[in-house]
Amino acid sequence: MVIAGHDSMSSTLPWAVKYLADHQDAQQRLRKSMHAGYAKAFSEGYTPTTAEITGISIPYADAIMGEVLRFSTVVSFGSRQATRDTTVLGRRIPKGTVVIYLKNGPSFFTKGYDIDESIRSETSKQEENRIKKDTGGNEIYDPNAAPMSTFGLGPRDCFGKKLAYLEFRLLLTMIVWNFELQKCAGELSSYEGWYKTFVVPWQCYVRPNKIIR
Ligand code: HEM
Repeated sequence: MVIAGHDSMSSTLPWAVKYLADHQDAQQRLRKSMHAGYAKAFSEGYTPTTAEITGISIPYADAIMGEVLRFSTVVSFGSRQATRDTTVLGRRIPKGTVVIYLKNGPSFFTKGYDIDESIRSETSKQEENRIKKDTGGNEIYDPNAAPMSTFGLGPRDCFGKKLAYLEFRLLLTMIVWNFELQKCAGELSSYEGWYKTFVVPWQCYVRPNKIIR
């Protein structure tokens, strides 16, 4: 439980910091949407409280968290053992077979492989787009609208998913609210992963600029 809860988020945050430093437009848009969402904290010049951060959802922050979790792939594969004879995409899977699947590449990062749609099961049919409109016409981010398996799937998926999102939301807000993350030099910005229990970036240098209010 400690490893699952600690290593996972401490491996995700370095990726978040890297992506934000390398995508200044996204970082600025995220900070702006936080300023608008936590308007009282912004106008009075303090860091939003835990109650304020957890009290509302900021769609762009949800999207950033979802996309960091999808792209960083801190858990790079999943596995399941067939409890009965079955068929997946037309392939026979005998009872007892261990099936391992990757959480990156086609379907997750790029368009899925072309397959005969008639052999696809109903539950595996998904849309391409995670951005949707709510009833008021506002854009919202639905991480599960398209393939996403960062927290696993089904009844044995991650027990701590909600806690992970809570930690991520708090830490991301505090970092982006208080620091501008500047791009690092190319030779310090590798996206090579270090495969430990979870995948962490081989290089994670930061150039933070404290935001003075
Ligand atoms: C970024 C954060 C996290 C990621 C990416 C992550 C990912 C995962 C994945 C991929 C699984 C396997 C699920 C499956 O096979 O379908 C899992 C299981 C699990 N996770 Fe997490 N996790 C995270 C945070 C946490 C936290 C914060 C806790 C607890 C405090 C936690 C506790 C667990 C437990 C207990 C299981 C086993 C569930 C079971 O076997 O029924 N995880 N997690």
